[in-house]
Amino acid sequence: MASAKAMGQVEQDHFVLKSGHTMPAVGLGTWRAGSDTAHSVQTAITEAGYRHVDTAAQYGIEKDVGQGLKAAMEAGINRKYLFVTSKLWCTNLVPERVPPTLKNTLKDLQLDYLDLYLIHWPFRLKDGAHMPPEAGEVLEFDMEGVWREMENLVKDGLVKNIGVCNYTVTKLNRLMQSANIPPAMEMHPGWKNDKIFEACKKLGIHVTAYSPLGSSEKNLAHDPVVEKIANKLNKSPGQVLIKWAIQRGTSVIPKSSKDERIKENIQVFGWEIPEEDFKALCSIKDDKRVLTGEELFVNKTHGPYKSASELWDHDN
Ligand SMILES: NC(=O)C1=CN([C@@H]2O[C@H](COP(=O)(O)OP(=O)(O)OC[C@H]3O[C@@H](n4cnc5c(N)ncnc54)[C@H](OP(=O)(O)O)[C@@H]3O)[C@@H](O)[C@H]2O)C=CC1
Ligand SMILES: O=C[C@H](O)[C@@H](O)[C@@H](O)[C@H](O)C(=O)O
Repeated sequence: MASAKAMGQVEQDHFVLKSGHTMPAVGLGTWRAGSDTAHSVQTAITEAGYRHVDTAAQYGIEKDVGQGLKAAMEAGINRKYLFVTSKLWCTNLVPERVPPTLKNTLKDLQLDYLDLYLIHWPFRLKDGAHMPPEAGEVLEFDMEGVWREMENLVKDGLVKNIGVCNYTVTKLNRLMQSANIPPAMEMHPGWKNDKIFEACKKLGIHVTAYSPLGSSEKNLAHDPVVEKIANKLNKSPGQVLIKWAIQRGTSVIPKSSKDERIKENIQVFGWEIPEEDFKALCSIKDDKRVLTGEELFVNKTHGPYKSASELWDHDN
């Protein structure tokens, strides 16, 4: 009998979700992963030991992610050791669209279930809307109706866990009236989201930190505080940022299209960031990542906003 490690398990932290399922601490992000996506997914799993992959229908690469997953499983990695997340895009935040949209995602990913399915942003958009949307492209969002359909996906065995991204405390409290949820939330030293993080901790909700390196627009790996701590610990700045997220109690989904970075980014176990350095990272100035530039972001009920992140903040 091959060892657990040989059969696909790797030594890394796991977080326990409210459902009792476990989520590997580090996942491979795939937003803007481009033409290398299938290779990156396969390499991450078969050569670097990743068992968690984060993607979304809106990234336009679920078929590529599916090819990478298929190749990894053909190489002997058992599906039960993989944790795959995808997301329901804003144009499909309509109850009757949830089942067919998820089925399309499963077809493109070549999977018969997802480990986690997330509402990508808490606002519904017209078909073909821009991001950030223009005036009149934001529609009413039947949050409870969509959530009921998401819960039916769990009952039908198509999804093991459901959650939300980019929710504010106000929206989270509204949704908590009718469900238990594990949200993914932007979390990096450059935008710590302390308010929503504390709210999730109180509610026992697991948080996944996305854009842990500050995303490509504001890559924190070059921040002087991060670089100083990395030099002191003899680790890369990327590893320090990823470790910070894990030590804070979140899972984390760094993206890279470079094999050596994919391998580097999961080498974050077996060491700790000392408390004084952890605190120094927590003190890095919050500087929100503005989504797709400062175009006017108009929401017909509250707008205008300068960006999606400002709408996100509106009713925090
Ligand atoms: N739920 C949501 O709304 C959101 C979810 N996400 C998810 O989170 C994932 C990660 O966030 P993302 O915004 O992609 O950005 P990250 O914070 O993961 O940063 C990715 C950028 O950092 C570079 N990079 C990767 N590794 C290193 C390293 N070790 N040192 C220095 N630079 C590095 C990458 O370049 P290169 O590729 O050249 O290595 C890329 O430019 C996404 O891919 C997506 O899956 C992201 C945003 C929103
Ligand atoms: O998941 C990543 C992000 O949420 C991304 O999907 C949105 O931010 C949108 O595509 C955008 O470009 O602003």
